Amino acid sequence: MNEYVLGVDLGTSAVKVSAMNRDGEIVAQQSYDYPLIQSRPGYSEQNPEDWVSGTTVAIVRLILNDHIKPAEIAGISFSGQMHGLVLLDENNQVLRPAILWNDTRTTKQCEEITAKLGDEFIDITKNKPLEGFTLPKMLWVKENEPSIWAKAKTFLLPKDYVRYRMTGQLGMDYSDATGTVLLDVKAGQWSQAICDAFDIPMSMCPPLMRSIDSAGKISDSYAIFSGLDTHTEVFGGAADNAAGAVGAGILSPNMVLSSIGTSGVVLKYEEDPTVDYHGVLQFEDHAIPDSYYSMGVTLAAGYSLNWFKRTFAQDESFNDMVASAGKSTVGANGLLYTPYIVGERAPYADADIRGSFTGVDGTHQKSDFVRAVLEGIIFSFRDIMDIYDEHNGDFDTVVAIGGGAKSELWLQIQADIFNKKVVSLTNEQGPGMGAAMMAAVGLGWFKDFQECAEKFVHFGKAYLPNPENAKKYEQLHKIYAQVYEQTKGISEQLLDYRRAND
Ligand SMILES: Nc1ncnc2c1ncn2[C@@H]1O[C@H](COP(=O)(O)OP(=O)(O)O)[C@@H](O)[C@H]1O
Ligand SMILES: O=C(CO)[C@@H](O)[C@H](O)COP(=O)(O)O
Repeated sequence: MNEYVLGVDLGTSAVKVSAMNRDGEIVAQQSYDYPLIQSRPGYSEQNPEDWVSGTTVAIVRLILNDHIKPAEIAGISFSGQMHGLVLLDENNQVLRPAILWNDTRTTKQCEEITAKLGDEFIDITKNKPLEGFTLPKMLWVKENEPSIWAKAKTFLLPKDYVRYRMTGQLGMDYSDATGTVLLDVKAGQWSQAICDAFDIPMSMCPPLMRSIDSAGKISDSYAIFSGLDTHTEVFGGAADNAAGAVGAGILSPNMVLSSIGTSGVVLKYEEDPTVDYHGVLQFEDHAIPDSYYSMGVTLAAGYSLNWFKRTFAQDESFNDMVASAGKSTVGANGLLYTPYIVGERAPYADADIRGSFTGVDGTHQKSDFVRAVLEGIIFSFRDIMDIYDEHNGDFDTVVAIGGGAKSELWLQIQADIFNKKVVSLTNEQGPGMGAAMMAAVGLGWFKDFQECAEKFVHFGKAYLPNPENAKKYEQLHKIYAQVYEQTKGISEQLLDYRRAND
């Protein structure tokens, strides 16, 4: 009998479910899109029911269209978009749409957290309170929707809600729990001090589990709903970036991950939990037991490109639009783009900054604009690489994943801007692969992630930096790095104008 694991990658734009065999081969894959609700500037929400139905449709299609037999699915695990707040009442019913990682309405609550706990907050959580994280979202609901808050009995993150609907068991894994900024990272427990400071009952925090721990089996009701079998074991899973790192084989400190999804992430495996990035980078528990990772997040990476296409290139295919950047030059003929179009997280934690094109010239063509967008996103990644260099982060290889890694041109731009070797994966499945690997390790198919990676992770083509281009990009990055400070005040004034005229 064949045996499979399912990796559920619960992203921001879609859920992708991959079925993998014991040899780490993807035997089938299905995905389902769901909408983002953006009712006001800075707001970003999703309906948790859309995640459940999307995941279920993808699983049903694996069973019906791809003929994966339910009895052959040994385990399921998850990669989840991080930080999104799902509030449940006493009957575990969803109380309001989930407030997502890219929702930036909580600047006031972040300031309150800093004013109350200052550096103690960073000591406990290893992170600064930033708009995207879960605790500020909870405080926002408490302040702005008191009747909903009064009914809230539990909070979960996106993939935890889907797991709950599959098993009937509430839980959250450590890697995602770090991203709530309610976890005492050293103690590996929910922080009593933070809950007390903000009057959050500890009972709202779900039981903690490891990514490779079993949450139970598929419940009778979900088996009827989805066609799955009740013998299938459901594992904790991880935050999408932890899962992406596992799926990309980032299992040692000499490799760095570069991920272009809706957001962009530069991530490093960390052995030393005392390394101090002063909260400029996020510091999280890894999916690999007893290890950590740090990362810097560009809020609008792939999102920048989607925005550009939607606004200026609707009639072109994605591939054609991205390929057109090849008609431009290194440095887009002197055009610079900063990707701060929904605010930024790292290295500038600033919800009010906005993006810019600088150097627009009468001779510029659309291809220059596309190139500038591709380059601007990678310049923002380079900002994070420079922080690692400052902390002697000795790494020689960058593994590129996410939808952005589909473009060879963009992979070469990454190699040239980072001035490092960039490697792609033969089957670009970063987070979904990591999720499946968690089920495979949880089931005991492999003794650890290292052994599993030998079977599941395959590096593809390597992109080496072109020295001439790297030199030009070095110069351009220095110019790019000035744009944030120069446009900060202007962005604030324009946002005030928008708010006043909304
Ligand atoms: N052919 C392509 N070339 C380069 N980038 C692409 C291509 N297709 C999609 N993308 C980028 O990949 C992003 C989606 O990546 P994905 O990893 O699927 O995101 P998420 O998990 O956030 O939904 C899109 O925002 C888009 O900008
Ligand atoms: O907020 C973060 C990480 O802190 C994001 O990385 C989200 O986890 C969403 O990821 P994608 O949908 O872009 O993969």
